[in-house]
Amino acid sequence: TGSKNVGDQVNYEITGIDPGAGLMKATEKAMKDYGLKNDWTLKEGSSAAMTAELKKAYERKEPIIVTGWTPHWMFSKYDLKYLKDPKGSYGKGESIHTLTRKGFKQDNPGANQILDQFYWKPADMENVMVKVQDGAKPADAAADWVKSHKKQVAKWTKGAQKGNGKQVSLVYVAWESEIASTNVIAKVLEQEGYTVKLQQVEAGPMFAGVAGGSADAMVAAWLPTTHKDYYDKYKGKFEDLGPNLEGTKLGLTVPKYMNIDSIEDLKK
Ligand SMILES: C[SH](C)CC(=O)O
Repeated sequence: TGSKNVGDQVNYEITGIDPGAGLMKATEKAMKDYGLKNDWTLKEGSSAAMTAELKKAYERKEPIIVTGWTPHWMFSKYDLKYLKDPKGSYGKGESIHTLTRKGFKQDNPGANQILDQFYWKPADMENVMVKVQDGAKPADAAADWVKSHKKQVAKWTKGAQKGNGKQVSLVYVAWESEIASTNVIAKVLEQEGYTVKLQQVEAGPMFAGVAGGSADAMVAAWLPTTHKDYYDKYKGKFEDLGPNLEGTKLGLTVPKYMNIDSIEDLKK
């Protein structure tokens, strides 16, 4: 309904995800930068709740503004756009890094090498995410992807010693992107003979687990900006093996049927 302004159309609400996500911090910053704090609220919840609300609104062609990120299946399933961010509140494109606890390389060189060699593209991750969104169990979607990408997986396992049942514990947050990546690398480690324990936690405990050594690794560190606070807080207490995926993006995301194009358009 073009008559009402977009704020009235969505009750001045941005549908967010879990409060510990860096995306939520970046959105708080954007709301300050664009002078939205007095009128708008950022609704906390979870990634799954946000995508459920997006689905409901989209099917009804109703207005909705969500905190979005790439890679995500939502961009292949729905016709969405990022609102322009002329003030650069969301920073530039980033990478997702693999972090391990101190000493992991010495304790488990084979698994460390596989985690170090793990690298794939946004399209690969989205491929797994879409399968999960279409109803596949994450472990099954991961197994399918691994089975149909033998050459790529061989690069990850090249030169790494077999696991012989050795345990590897991975922590991750229930973001669709990290559910995909963590299950894929777990499947590859299992294929190489490692026993993998997956633990789903909130963002803070994920970093604390690796930094404290109660978890071996994560493939979910969005850097340099999104997880900067966590990274700085635990600096020196983990090993950063570098990116496992490059070319991510964060921002306010809306269905293309909405006639707004920039975060500036949210101002009253
Ligand atoms: C939601 S993105 C996958 C990560 C983050 O914002 O912390």
